[in-house]
Amino acid sequence: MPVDSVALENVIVRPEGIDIPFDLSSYGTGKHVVEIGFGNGEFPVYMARSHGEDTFWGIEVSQTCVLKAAKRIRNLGIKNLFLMCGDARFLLRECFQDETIHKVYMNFPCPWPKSRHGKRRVTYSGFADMLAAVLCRGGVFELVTDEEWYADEVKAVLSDHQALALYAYEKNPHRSVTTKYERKWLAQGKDIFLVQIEKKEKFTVDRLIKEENVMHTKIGNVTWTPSQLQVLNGLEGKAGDCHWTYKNYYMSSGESFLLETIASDGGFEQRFFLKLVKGEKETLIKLDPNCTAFRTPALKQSIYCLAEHLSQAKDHS
Ligand SMILES: C[S@@+](CC[C@H](N)C(=O)[O-])C[C@H]1O[C@@H](n2cnc3c(N)ncnc32)[C@H](O)[C@@H]1O
Repeated sequence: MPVDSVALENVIVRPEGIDIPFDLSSYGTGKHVVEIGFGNGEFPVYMARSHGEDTFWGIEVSQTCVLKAAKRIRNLGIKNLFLMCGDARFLLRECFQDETIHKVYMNFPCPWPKSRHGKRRVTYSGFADMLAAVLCRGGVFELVTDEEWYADEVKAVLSDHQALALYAYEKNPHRSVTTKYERKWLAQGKDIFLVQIEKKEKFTVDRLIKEENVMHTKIGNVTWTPSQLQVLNGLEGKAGDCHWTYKNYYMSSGESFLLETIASDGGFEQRFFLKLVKGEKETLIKLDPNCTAFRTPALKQSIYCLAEHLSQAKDHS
């Protein structure tokens, strides 16, 4: 994400800033609370100010929202609220260890009514497993929505999980803080539905990122021509849940070039540049250090696949 260096002292910028999963003991001794999709940030700001002893984490996929909220946090001098920019389906699972989060809030998420968007809903199985892992026992997931069918689906699906159980279900609950979307729906005379799900039993989930070592691979003394590189454009690869596509390449100084790559691990997609640096004896392929991509299996595969491809090109030249 672009770094507005003035505003972002509370934003966790990956990957240079910090190792994952987080060592939460460095972030306060109280409870850890997460909000997914905080929009303009007023909910976590209110919570952080009224519970100064606890630490709050906001995860939001929109960079604009993160930047605006970060400025608000700075202007108000809030020290116990941290923001992350990205897909919560990935960040909650990869950044937090099992049984470390006391509460996860989700205020007025998009219900994604179309069936082809099913994997974006909180009711798909991966989400329930992730919640069941990161919540502390007795910890609660709270979702508020203006769509009754959606509240019912969340209640049914999450409470069916082996480690989770229904804690509360309310129509038009009293809430000490309202959000932008809440006010919008209330102004339209809509009802509001609250679902709370409690973590009952230990549960764990597999993380994609096992270790975050620096990524590079070496290939022999390879030379290439722009026409050879053109072949890479649109080249795709697949291995299990990992999928990657090479896009445009950009020649930089000397014989080095950057290759734009899109890689997805299941539904988690990242766009980054692979850098090829030509040395005297060998060529190094690495993740461009300016990219804040996570070293996921798909990213690693895209590096190995490129190495293989270029080595073969060398053998046939
Ligand atoms: C309808 S808005 C609600 C905003 C705010 N919670 C409110 O009540 O005013 C949903 C928010 O969730 C964010 N969002 C959607 N999918 C997300 C995801 N996978 N991870 C993190 N944030 C997400 C959107 O960018 C958007 O800001």
